[in-house]
Amino acid sequence: MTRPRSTTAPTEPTGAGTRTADGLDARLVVDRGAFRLDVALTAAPGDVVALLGPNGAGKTTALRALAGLVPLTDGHLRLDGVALDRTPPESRPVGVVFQDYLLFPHLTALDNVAFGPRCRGASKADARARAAAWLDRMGLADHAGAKPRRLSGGQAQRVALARALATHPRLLLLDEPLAALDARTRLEVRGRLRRHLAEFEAVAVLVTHDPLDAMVLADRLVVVEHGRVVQEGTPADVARRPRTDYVARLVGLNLYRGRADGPTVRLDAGPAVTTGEDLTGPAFVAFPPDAVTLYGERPAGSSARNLWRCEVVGLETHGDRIRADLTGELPLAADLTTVAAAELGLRPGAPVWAAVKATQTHAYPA
Ligand SMILES: Nc1ncnc2c1ncn2[C@@H]1O[C@H](COP(=O)(O)OP(=O)(O)OP(=O)(O)O)[C@@H](O)[C@H]1O
Repeated sequence: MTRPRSTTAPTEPTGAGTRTADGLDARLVVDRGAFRLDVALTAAPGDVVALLGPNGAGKTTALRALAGLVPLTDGHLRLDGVALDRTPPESRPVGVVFQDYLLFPHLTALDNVAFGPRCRGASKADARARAAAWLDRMGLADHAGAKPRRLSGGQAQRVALARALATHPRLLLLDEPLAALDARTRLEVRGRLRRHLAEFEAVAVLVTHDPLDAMVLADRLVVVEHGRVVQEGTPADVARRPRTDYVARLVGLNLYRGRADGPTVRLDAGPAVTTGEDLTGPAFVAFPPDAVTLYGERPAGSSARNLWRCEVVGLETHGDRIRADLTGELPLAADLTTVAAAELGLRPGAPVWAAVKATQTHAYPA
């Protein structure tokens, strides 16, 4: 992204309806039966925030609460300093791109896009002129007269995005924006969407369970699990320093929690791990699966301190690598080549020794 973005959260507003700061300032509390969402979200204009989390974490509920489609049980929702809680959804300066786009099948691409401005009071001619300009900007001028069934998935997505942007929203919401596309289209659409989001001057919030979409599209990740924010930060921060098992799996790291005393981290459940760092107190230790070396027998004369006796639980192919899932002294994932896996005779139940160099681990305060 070429444009610098603000990392400052909006300042605390002084009262409902008082204009105090630009951007989004929300605490979304929503009860849905036994499930409670309680998520705080702030973003400055120009920020693209991805809500990331496993199935049932509450991402869609959060997005629907931002759109005004589900009421808040508690909390607040302010956009550019104005309380939205009591503004009806159709009057909010909010644009939504739904997962399956929800284009009107009987309207042309142009009229689908014109629908947004029309609903906000623009004249028919003005709405259509604005829609034509947006379609042009999206590279869809040639498809203005096409009905949605004649559009490809990627084109339909751009029409939906144009429809949302044509109302000049101050908050753009995207629900799983790439989920409806096949893998090849996804790549192209992801790149395009990234460019459009980079040009967008207000706040954009997208929901996804795909870490790649989140990392490519967003400036900041907000990871939600069980209705709560468990971690947030830039994609690089989150990837480097995961704080939950879900995030660690997402970014492909082994993650443990323990207490550090210099380079040694004594794990809460398991052995000690020697790291290259010097910390004191509660700490996380992480290392990638390809930092693990497996041996069929205890390596003779090995001085490696991070050496654990394990057993293979499962094997999975990842491209030209094999991911071994191990249990034992330290449960971990290890990546090795197919050749190495064959030479070691890896199969579920096989005993192995797993070694990791201290310099390949990463420790950070918990
Ligand atoms: N209409 C509803 N009534 C009651 N509970 C609901 C309703 N919709 C969702 N829930 C519950 O709210 C919780 C959060 O669901 P939500 O769809 O927000 O999660 P999500 O993170 O978007 O998941 P997914 O990635 O599977 O879409 C779930 O436990 C779900 O069962």
